[in-house]
Amino acid sequence: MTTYDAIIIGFGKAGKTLAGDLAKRDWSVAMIEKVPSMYGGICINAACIPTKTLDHDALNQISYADAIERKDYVVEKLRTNNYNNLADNDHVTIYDSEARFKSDKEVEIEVNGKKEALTAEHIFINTGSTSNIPPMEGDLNSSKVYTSTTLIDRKELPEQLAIIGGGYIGLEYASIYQNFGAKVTVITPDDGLLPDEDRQIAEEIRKEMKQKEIRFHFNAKAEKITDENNDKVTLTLSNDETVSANAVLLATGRKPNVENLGLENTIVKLAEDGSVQVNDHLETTVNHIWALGDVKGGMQFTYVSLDDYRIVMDALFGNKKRSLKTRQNVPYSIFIDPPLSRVGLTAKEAEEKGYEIEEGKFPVASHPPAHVIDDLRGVFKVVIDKKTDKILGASLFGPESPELINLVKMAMDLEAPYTFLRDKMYNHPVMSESFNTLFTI
Ligand SMILES: Cc1cc2nc3c(=O)[nH]c(=O)nc-3n(C[C@H](O)[C@H](O)[C@H](O)COP(=O)(O)OP(=O)(O)OC[C@H]3O[C@@H](n4cnc5c(N)ncnc54)[C@H](O)[C@@H]3O)c2cc1C
Ligand SMILES: NC(=O)c1ccc[n+]([C@@H]2O[C@H](COP(=O)([O-])OP(=O)(O)OC[C@H]3O[C@@H](n4cnc5c(N)ncnc54)[C@H](O)[C@@H]3O)[C@@H](O)[C@H]2O)c1
Repeated sequence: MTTYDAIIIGFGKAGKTLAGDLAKRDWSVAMIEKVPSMYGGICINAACIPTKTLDHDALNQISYADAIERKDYVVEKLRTNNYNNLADNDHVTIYDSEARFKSDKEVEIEVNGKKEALTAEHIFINTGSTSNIPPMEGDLNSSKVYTSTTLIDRKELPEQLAIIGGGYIGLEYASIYQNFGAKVTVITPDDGLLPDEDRQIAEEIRKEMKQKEIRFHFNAKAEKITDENNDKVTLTLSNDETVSANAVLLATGRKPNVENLGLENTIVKLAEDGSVQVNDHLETTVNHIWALGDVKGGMQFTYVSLDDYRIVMDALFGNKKRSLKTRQNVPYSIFIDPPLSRVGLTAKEAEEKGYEIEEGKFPVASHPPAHVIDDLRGVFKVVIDKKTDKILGASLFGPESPELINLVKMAMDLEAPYTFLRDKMYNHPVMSESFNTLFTI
């Protein structure tokens, strides 16, 4: 049995950052990654970075084939950098293997066909999440059926793409593939787009996507897939309609990666949704085993995984003041065209929580810098607590919103009144200047 100070299972955002920091403190670290093409985690290899690279190129009218080539180049470069960052560190040993708990103290791996046992004072689970495959009849295993990971490895643009699921992945891929020239149909069980978002903004998004000729089937689930044994598949929907396409993307959520991890050999408990149960400091039900990132449930974002690493570092070496409870406002963006970015509450959510609110609204088209960048689409909205003047939330649908939302997040974290953003001087001509007007309530 080989002993380390720390075993990290999964080379994701939290895991790799933690490995580097522990190594700086002279800890011996075993980093175990089951898929070498995932060194650095899914974000850089098959999620955030490749999809946003494709989004960028689709918007710039680069052909699909060239964009895929550039995406592969970017991914390869980042993966190599990520690998070398740890491989070049004398304190870190990288194992190419699936890891499996044999007990609370022992993790089994396979090296050159031989099983090896590792143990450590501290074990960190950072195994991420995997595509949720919905129960469907028929040819689910057809080569024309893809997940978000496999579709972006397809070299040819599908002429017609059917997307099952209207969440983040469904809408981002719809936007990207339609911009490349595919004919996209989205099937969603909801009666409109993005049920948790501001209704006016969700409707603007639907109109914008419809104008691009993205087709929607609302209130419908795909129930059966039939591979027509030519270049087509047919989806049969719960409302008996059918959709024909050359490729199908399953975009129906992601589930925590706990399969084959051997957790049944430990007393680590799972939560109801299948994620690893953790306390506010990310300790599992075994106090030397921790879980970080997607596998521990909750919001699935790279920056959440990174923030999980900060909580763990603080618990190990700091004053344990950081925790899931002290995590402040978490912004997010859906990289459709134009993007939607959000932090905090919508007006409806704020009212349901009992706040008396005021709203600021600002059509992007009324902002001169939007004319400079030649993109007048979208609307920005903010929600203010009438009693305290604090910002309760912002929904920004429009160009550059993924950067702008971080300014609102910071003001909210500082608990600043809305006038803080209203009365600041911004340079010109830029999109953040819109806050002078957006926050004039
Ligand atoms: C298509 C797509 C687009 C996305 N876009 C964005 C975005 O724009 N912005 C954003 O913030 N988030 C985005 N996300 C979410 C983001 O990618 C994830 O939240 C984040 O990468 C999760 O990181 P992690 O640290 O939990 O683990 P991961 O990066 O998933 O790493 C887990 C690693 O563990 C390995 N592993 C699993 N089981 C084992 C085992 N038993 N033994 C050894 N190794 C194992 C896996 O191979 C993997 O490499 C996107 C997700 C998808 C799918
Ligand atoms: N920009 C970003 O930060 C970004 C981008 C992509 C993914 N992500 C992360 O990845 C996670 C997973 O994304 P996702 O889009 O797969 O999940 P999601 O939970 O956002 O959406 C899943 C959608 O599938 C629908 N659905 C479920 N079963 C269905 C069925 N049988 N037929 C039709 N529709 C069905 C659901 O109603 C829902 O709309 C997100 O929660 C997000 O955290 C983030």
